[in-house]
Amino acid sequence: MCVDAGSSVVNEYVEAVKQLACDILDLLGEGLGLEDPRLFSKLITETDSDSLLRINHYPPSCTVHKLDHDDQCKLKGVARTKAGSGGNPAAGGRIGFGEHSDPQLLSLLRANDVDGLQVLLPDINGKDTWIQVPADSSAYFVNVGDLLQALTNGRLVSVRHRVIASACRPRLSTIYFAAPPLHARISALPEMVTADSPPRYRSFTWAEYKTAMYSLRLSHSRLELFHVDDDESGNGSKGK
Ligand SMILES: O=C(O)CCC(=O)C(=O)O
Ligand SMILES: [Fe+2]
Repeated sequence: MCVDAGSSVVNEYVEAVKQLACDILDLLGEGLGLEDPRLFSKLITETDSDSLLRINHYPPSCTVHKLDHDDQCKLKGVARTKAGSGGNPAAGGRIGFGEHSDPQLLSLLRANDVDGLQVLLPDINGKDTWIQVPADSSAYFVNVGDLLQALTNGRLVSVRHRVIASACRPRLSTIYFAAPPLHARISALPEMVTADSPPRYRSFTWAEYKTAMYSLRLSHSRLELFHVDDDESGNGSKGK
């Protein structure tokens, strides 16, 4: 569901979370040693910024599978165990939101105290593994988006994540996706490009990225469409 800023409560929340996103982006800009540390936050404070607020509701598995209470709790036990050790949805969990990376600059997620969010990270052997993000209703989960990965030439990475809705209780989450205006041009910042680290992605506008994104499945690594091949000078267009 997308909220079109109808109520003043939503408006107030959006203003506050936008300010938080700006503060985080400014700290990142500073940490990366950008000439203009406020460059990222300026992108989302423009009047025509394409930021949005999304509210996700994941009904409990019992509602979907019509299980009685005992079955729900058995299912919860299985799902929790499996999620903690790699997460196999087929073993009792149910995909609530499929694997993807967030396309915008930065996402700020707040959820109730029901588990479900998982991130894909390499284990000590380098094998990609789904890791459960413990639910904490008093904390924000901050996610780098594809655009920040492109602007930083891969220094910051947009992590793949998904939601397994397997609990007895519903999960509710609110995510603020901080995005630039549609016409904003995204290309690696000069500070992020060196002889050892040439531009990884060709330049694109946020509008172009969104068009490419909607033509692909959610799980597609969309930034790869704009990846510059090793033998390209920087103007190539892989997969287009
Ligand atoms: O609902 C969640 O916990 C995460 C949802 C998500 O990843 C998204 O809306 O992009
Ligand atoms: Fe997401």
